[in-house]
Parts: sequence; C-alpha cells; structure tokens
Amino acid sequence: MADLESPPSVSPSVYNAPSISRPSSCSSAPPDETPNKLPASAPKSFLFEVRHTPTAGRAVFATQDIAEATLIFRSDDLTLSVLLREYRREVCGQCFSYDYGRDLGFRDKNAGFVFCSETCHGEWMRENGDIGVQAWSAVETFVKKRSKEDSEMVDVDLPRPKSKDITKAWDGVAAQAEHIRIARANEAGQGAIQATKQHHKALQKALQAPISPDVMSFCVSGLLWHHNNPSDWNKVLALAADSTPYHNIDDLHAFIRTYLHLLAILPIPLLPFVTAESIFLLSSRDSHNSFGIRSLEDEGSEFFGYGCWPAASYFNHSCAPNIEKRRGGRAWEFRTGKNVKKGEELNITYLSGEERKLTRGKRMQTLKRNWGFDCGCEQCEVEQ
Ligand SMILES: C[S@@+](CC[C@H](N)C(=O)[O-])C[C@H]1O[C@@H](n2cnc3c(N)ncnc32)[C@H](O)[C@@H]1O
Repeated sequence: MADLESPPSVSPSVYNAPSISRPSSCSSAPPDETPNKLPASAPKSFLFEVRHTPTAGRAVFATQDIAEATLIFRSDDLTLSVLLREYRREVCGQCFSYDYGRDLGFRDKNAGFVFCSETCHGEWMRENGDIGVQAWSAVETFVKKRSKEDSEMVDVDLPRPKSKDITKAWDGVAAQAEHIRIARANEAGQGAIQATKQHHKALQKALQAPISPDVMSFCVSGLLWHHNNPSDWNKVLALAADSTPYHNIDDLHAFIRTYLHLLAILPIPLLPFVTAESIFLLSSRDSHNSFGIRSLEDEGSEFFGYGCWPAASYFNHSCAPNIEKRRGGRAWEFRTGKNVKKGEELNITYLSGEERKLTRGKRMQTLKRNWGFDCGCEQCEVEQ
C-alpha cells in the first residue's frame, strides 16, 4: 500500500477456477477500457470531468470556475478496508469514529470489532451478511489462538520484489493451495477427489505458518466485498494497478501465507473467491489508490488503517494542491482550497503534513518510493 497521505504500513477478480493459481502480475491494466473510454465508476459532477492525460493517467479537471471552499465531491463508495488490530477496541468497525482512545461500548466478540452504536453494529452485520459474519468470526478465532506472531511493520528501504519474483513465489504455493482446497471440500462432504493424508498435511502446514492479522483483515474485506457486490467489482478492477505492489519480500510472503490461511479457515462458499489472482489483485489496486483512515483530531496523528474508495481515486497528486479532502465517517469530502479556474486540474496531495515541507528533490523521492511515479505536477515543474 502507498496510501494517500499516510505512512507506509502493511499493504496490503472475478471468480477464477480454483486450479488457476498464480497472479498475472504483468497484465494488470484495467479491462474494458480504451484510451478514451472512462469507467462507469469514475466520479461525476457538473463541476468537473475526468479525462485522460498524456503523462499521469486519468485526472480530474474543473469544467467551470469554482470558488474556494466549495464541496465538489463526496465519495461514500468504500470497497475494501482494514482497521489495524491495535485499534479494534477503540475505533468503530463501521463508521470509524474514535473517542480519544476509549474502548467503545458495542462489542462483537465473535467478529473482533467494536461499534459506537447498535445502529453501526446492525449496519455492519447487514453489509457483511451471514457469510461475512462467519468469515470474520473464523479469522478472529484463528488469530486469537495465535496472536502477536508477526511484526507487520515493514522496512520501506528494502527493495520491492519484481514481477518475476512475485510470480515465482505465488507459483511455489500452487500445489499446496490445491491440496488445501481438496481437504476443505472433503471436510464439507463436497469433494470430487478423495482427500488423503497429503491433503490434510498441507492444510495443517498452512495453519501452523506465521500469521499477519492485518494483511488477513485486508484480504477478507476485499474478498467479502467481491462476494457481496459482484456487479460492482468493476469499480475495483478499473483502478490504476501496480504490478509490483509488495513493499519487500516479507510483505510478499505475508500475503502468500495469508492466502493459504484463508483457504484453510474461511467458510466454504467463499473459497472460490480466494484465488492467488484475487489476492494479488487486491494488493495491486490498493497500492496506488488507498486512503489512510486517521483520527479526525490532532491533525490525524492516529493511523487506524486504510481503505479504497474507487471514485475518490481519480484525483492526481500535486505538491501545491487546490483540493482538500476530509473524512467524515465512512465518506470523503473534497473541497476547493482556493479559487479554481475552468480547465484547471483538480489535485489533492498524497504527501503527509511533514512530507509537504520537503524540498522538491525529497518530495520526488518520497513519491517515487511510496507511489512509484515521477511527480509531474506544475509545482515541481516551476521549482525545477
Ligand atoms: C490514485 S491514482 C490517481 C488516478 C490515476 N491517474 C488513474 O488514472 O487512475 C494515483 C496514480 O496516478 C498517477 N499520478 C498521480 N499524481 C501524479 C503526478 N503528480 N505525477 C505523475 N503521475 C501521477 C500515478 O500513476 C499514481 O500512481
């Protein structure tokens, strides 16, 4: 993940036949999109339009003069998200409200989330559905038994695994994944192939591997979103993709182990969604599109997690942005930070407060490291 405006932390398809096992890391371009066609999920307003640019992909442009402090867009289309485990007692699992570190009152022990109200709990249950509630309970039971095994902090200075390393690593677990599927299907009385000792051993081996609870939550939220909203999956597919989304080799392996863990523990109806491709795809879209979910007070000093709001992900970065974004509950609001002229690009910043004060060179480095792009904003051109 290189989330919009937060420090790097853990990162974090359509149903594929279970036998397909490796992510197609080289073919991550959004489907059904010609250079001039925009996805239906791109944000829409009479104040702006989304257009393709020669150097920075799609971008948002004002279609008329806009006065300072105008609300230009509200994005409430949260797809996948992760609430870091250390905040699970303090931050509402549905609306992300926070009460200065106090434990919230409505606890769902089975699922491992707290809520600020019965209404939020009910909404969360409704959105996740029966299978979702079962999935979160399975994860919670599994994590509770193990707890605190992996440190999820990543060293951002280690090299990122290249496409060929990623493919090789996923290929390396394809056979084990197949064995686990067969063992699970047999347990559920559904197997076309009789499970043997070898299959059960593969499952046990997966269960014993070190766990990464936040990576697991990230993946579960994405898989559930896909399961529960199949017709909206294109919103995620249409986002800018990163073909090498893992911060380092440990991050890559955390996702691969998580894949096997999820095959071993999730409810059977979810298993068709748990493919190497889908887990890779979640990272590849998260990497360039997630927004940090931070406290609303103290200039956002508490980093609760991150999430992906597809319509909000069409705003490019500028080192002198004209749009300010602010989270309210589960939605983001975008307002002009200054008067904007018709035809100007509408930009937010992807840099955190301290990073914004850096020199051009250091800002460039930060954006390149966290986002993989060479900043082509007007401010950087002026300062050149
Ligand atoms: C959140 S997406 C923004 C929308 C994106 N342009 C698209 O077509 O989906 C972030 C990606 O946009 C591109 N981008 C954003 N700001 C940029 C900038 N200032 N200079 C160059 N590329 C930029 C980079 O490829 C970055 O990874």
